[in-house]
Amino acid sequence: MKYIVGIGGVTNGGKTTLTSGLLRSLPNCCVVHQDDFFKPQDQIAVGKDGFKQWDVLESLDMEAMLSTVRAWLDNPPKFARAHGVPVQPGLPDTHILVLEGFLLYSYKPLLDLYSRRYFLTVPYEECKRRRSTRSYEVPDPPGLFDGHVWPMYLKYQREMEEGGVDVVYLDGTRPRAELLHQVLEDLHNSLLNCS
Ligand SMILES: Nc1ncnc2c1ncn2[C@@H]1O[C@H](COP(=O)(O)OP(=O)(O)O)[C@@H](O)[C@H]1O
Ligand SMILES: NC(=O)c1ccc[n+]([C@@H]2O[C@H](COP(=O)(O)O)[C@@H](O)[C@H]2O)c1
Repeated sequence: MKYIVGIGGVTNGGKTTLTSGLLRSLPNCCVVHQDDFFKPQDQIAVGKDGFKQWDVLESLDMEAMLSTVRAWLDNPPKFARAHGVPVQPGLPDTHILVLEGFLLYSYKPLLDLYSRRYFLTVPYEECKRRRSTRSYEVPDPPGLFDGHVWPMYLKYQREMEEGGVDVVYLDGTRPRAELLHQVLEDLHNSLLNCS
């Protein structure tokens, strides 16, 4: 069986942290990070607000991300070996791909491929605090969080909800180990025991 699991949600919600735990815990588990598909800086539009528009779907090469997912779907063991993931001989028929990113559920061609979609949230103040300690390849200019990042998060989340996308919400302020336990338990109940 092949399972694609989405770890989506707000910037600095703890997606990468949770994904690392899943990779350590699940058999034959590969990952694709949406952040790896940002377009080059000179292709990022500048908005009327003066900010580079990083937090919109158009800033990502989603066709390339979809191609990567298709390569996994075509041959998970080959994909795993190419990415240094050992294929466990006892579980040859279970393969899991974790997609991790802040705009996972806004790209229609991927939407139906998920077996389970998780969505991490943290309140505005905590998100802003975490973001202020983070250094991206392109550092945030002053005002980006309030002027662009948070408004775009709210917009895409609203669209996701209005579109009826089925997600399991996770409280990103809970301790890391508890979040990992919650997701592993949910995956076992919803997918891995029911195949
Ligand atoms: N459950 C948690 N509780 C508190 N802080 C967390 C938790 N998960 C992650 N963090 C911290 O929040 C920041 C962003 O985490 P990260 O996993 O990189 O988020 P994302 O991938 O969603 O941007 C990091 O400093 C990380 O250590
Ligand atoms: N990786 C990059 O090249 C890059 C550049 C500028 C901004 N970002 C930021 O990355 C964020 C998404 O990643 P996280 O969900 O890991 O925070 C976006 O909010 C975006 O503003 C990333």
